[in-house]
Amino acid sequence: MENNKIRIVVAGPRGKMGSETIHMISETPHFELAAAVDNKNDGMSVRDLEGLPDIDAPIYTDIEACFSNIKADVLIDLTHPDAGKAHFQAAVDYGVRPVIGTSGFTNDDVARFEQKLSDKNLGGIIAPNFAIGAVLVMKFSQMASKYFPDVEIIELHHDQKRDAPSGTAVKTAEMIQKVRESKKQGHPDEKETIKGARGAETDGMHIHSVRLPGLVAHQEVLFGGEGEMLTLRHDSFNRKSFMTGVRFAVETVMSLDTLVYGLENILD
Ligand SMILES: NC(=O)C1=CN([C@@H]2O[C@H](COP(=O)(O)OP(=O)(O)OC[C@H]3O[C@@H](n4cnc5c(N)ncnc54)[C@H](OP(=O)(O)O)[C@@H]3O)[C@@H](O)[C@H]2O)C=CC1
Ligand SMILES: O=C(O)C1=N[C@H](C(=O)O)C[C@H](O)C1
Repeated sequence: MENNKIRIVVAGPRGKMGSETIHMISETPHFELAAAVDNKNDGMSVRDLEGLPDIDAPIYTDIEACFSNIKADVLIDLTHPDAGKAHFQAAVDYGVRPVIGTSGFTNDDVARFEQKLSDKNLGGIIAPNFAIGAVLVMKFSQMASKYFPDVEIIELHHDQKRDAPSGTAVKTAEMIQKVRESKKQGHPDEKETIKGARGAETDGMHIHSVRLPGLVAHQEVLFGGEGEMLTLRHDSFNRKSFMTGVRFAVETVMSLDTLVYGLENILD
């Protein structure tokens, strides 16, 4: 940390989340954009990219070259899972704390990330969702599932999303699974006449993924009981909704020495 500013590298600067994050960094006095990692535009400056603030930070296509030349405290990755994995590894190699918002990792990936950080005593955060309301819905869902073990998750996103189900839906199901007895839901003899009609299934819970233009990021968790239904819903109407959580993750990762998977583990 130079001048008490947290020096940040953003991977995915042209993306919907990456560009919003760079705006957030430019508006946060104790943050500084050290560089960006893009899959094109090597040698250009962030200020040359359309729609980004006037910050003279270099762009690298090779993350190793970035970390060899630039002093950084934190990497924020908002790309795709394959790139995210490579970026995570490079960050750990160079002692840079990763804050990963990218979704689409498997449980094995997360376990490997955890091991790598622990080997280096380095802090890192993987946040399936940075929106505080979405994190609360996950926590409330975990609470509700003790009383309503029959759950279906519906996640709705913009049609440019590549992974399904969403990282948030997967994490929601995992949190519910921790407190609820395994349960195969629906009729034991139910049969799909069109494949996929009942959505994805994890531990007996069903997850349905909707993709439509106009949407941003939304999730409903439906709990059914005798004669009643409880619905928990969260809507992100824009990408600013994630920025409080991104800022909080960057601040918090500076004092961690292990992996935190999910902001619910560090929010008061
Ligand atoms: N945790 C959270 O709260 C949130 C997480 N997300 C997740 O964040 C990720 C990004 O989402 P979003 O911004 O909507 O997606 P976008 O597709 O808008 O942005 C991804 C960007 O990453 C770039 N990219 C791809 N490969 C590389 C690479 N190797 N190095 C550098 N940049 C690369 C893409 O470039 P190109 O277009 O040329 O391929 C693109 O500009 C997704 O995994 C999404 O699920 C999204 C919202 C919130
Ligand atoms: O791709 C997105 O947009 C989002 N991805 C994350 C996910 O997969 O859960 C977080 C949020 O839902 C937006």
